[in-house]
Amino acid sequence: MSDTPKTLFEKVWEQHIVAEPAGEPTLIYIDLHLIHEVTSPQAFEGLRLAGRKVRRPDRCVATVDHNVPTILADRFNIVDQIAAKQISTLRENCKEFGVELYDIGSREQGIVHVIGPELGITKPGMTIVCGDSHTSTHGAFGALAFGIGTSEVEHVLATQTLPQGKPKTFRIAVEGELPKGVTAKDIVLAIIGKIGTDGATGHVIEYAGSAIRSLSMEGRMTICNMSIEAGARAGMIAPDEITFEYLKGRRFAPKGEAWDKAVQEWSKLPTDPGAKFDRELIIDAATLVPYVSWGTSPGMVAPITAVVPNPAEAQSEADRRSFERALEYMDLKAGTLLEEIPVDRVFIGSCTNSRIEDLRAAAKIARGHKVSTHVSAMVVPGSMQVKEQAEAEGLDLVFKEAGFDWREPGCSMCLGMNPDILSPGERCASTSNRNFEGRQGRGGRTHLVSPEMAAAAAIAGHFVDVRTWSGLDEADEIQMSSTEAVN
Ligand SMILES: CC(C)[C@H](C(=O)O)[C@@H](O)C(=O)O
Ligand code: SF4
Repeated sequence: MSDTPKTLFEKVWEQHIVAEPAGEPTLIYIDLHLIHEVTSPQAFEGLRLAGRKVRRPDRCVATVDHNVPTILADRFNIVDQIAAKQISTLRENCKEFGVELYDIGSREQGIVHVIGPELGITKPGMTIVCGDSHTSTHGAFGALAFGIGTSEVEHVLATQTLPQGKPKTFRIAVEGELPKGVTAKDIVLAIIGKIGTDGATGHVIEYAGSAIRSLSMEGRMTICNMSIEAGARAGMIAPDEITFEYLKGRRFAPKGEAWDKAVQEWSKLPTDPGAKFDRELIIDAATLVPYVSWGTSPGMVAPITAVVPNPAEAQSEADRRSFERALEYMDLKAGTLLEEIPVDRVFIGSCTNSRIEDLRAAAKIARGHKVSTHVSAMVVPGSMQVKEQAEAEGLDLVFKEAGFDWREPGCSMCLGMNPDILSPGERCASTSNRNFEGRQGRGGRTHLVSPEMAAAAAIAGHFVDVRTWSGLDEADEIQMSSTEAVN
């Protein structure tokens, strides 16, 4: 054993090397392969044509998320022919190749990046892949998790291995206490705003520092989820007591003696003191605020207290042009206060922010209020389990009473692959991770925010600063004075 201090990434990487052929990418072993309906049909077809089997069906888990309608009645009668075909193809493939599928109607169905962790399938130290860029979410557990393309999906299905160039390492430490009203989503939007959408290209980010340590697993997943939006190959956070506490007792987590042994192994994963990273960045948590994206890439963000930026002040000519184009698409004028931008739609959901804690945070804001008359708002739990839990806590009623739609789990309005889409020109406050042109429907305009900020925007009818928003107090006052009047 060598004494060289190692990073979390290096430890997981080294434990999974199968072969290191000279001059070629390293062949690594894959512990867990997550599968959904969009990126798997051709991969299974490739296997079929080659007469091959799935090498380790017990290391694959499939679900349907991207294409599923979120209105109950529509889920069993999917009108869109491409969606219906992708879902039925996944069913046939899972049956033929012996892969577990959490289908529509099952208690485990949900967004693939929500169900892996909540079922205890995702574990520290694992290598995890999925034909989906937001696989980085699972890195919150100290796993090396990244998205792959469809031909790679086929390779992993056939061999349970993957050739991979070794990425570089990038430590981002967020130190200090997070101010009130500032969430994990704001941390990651701030990071992407700072380093840009290609700021971490070729790197695996390790998020560290006291502000990260203090986050729940839900918050950590939100951050790792968006690593890809900074160009990173993956994002990781060292496992600790919070990780173990989250996993303990989950369906596929080890039990009894196996649990103790696993925790012992997982406890060896955190980066050793003195380990070297290729790059490092330190962020002072006290400087963070709630953010809103104003443009058409997740790097185009600004503090809620700011105005829409002026392209003339961009750093480069290329930036100026992309800012101008973004403002045109978003129908925004430089100098407009972000708080004055009205919204038509609000979407609380997606693999970034559809977990129980996200819904609790949004419900706290929504409780006792009404969605603005000109806004249509929806809450889409990330999984059946999140939905059940939220309903057990009465959150569904809070949302429904406030005028939000309460839906069935799926990717929903995160991307335009199912019936939940924006109409051209509609403006949406969204807790998802991408605000590209047309992402939520052709001509739709997306502003990325935290669940708290989204819920507050739904009620106010425009963006507001949740830290100072008087909505809650005012409403309480109104209620009091009307009670007095009755008496
Ligand atoms: C459809 C899928 C391939 C895609 C991805 O890889 O991320 C989707 O999940 C997304 O968020 O854009
Ligand atoms: S919720 Fe959105 S980002 Fe996540 S997997 Fe689905 S489409 Fe991709």
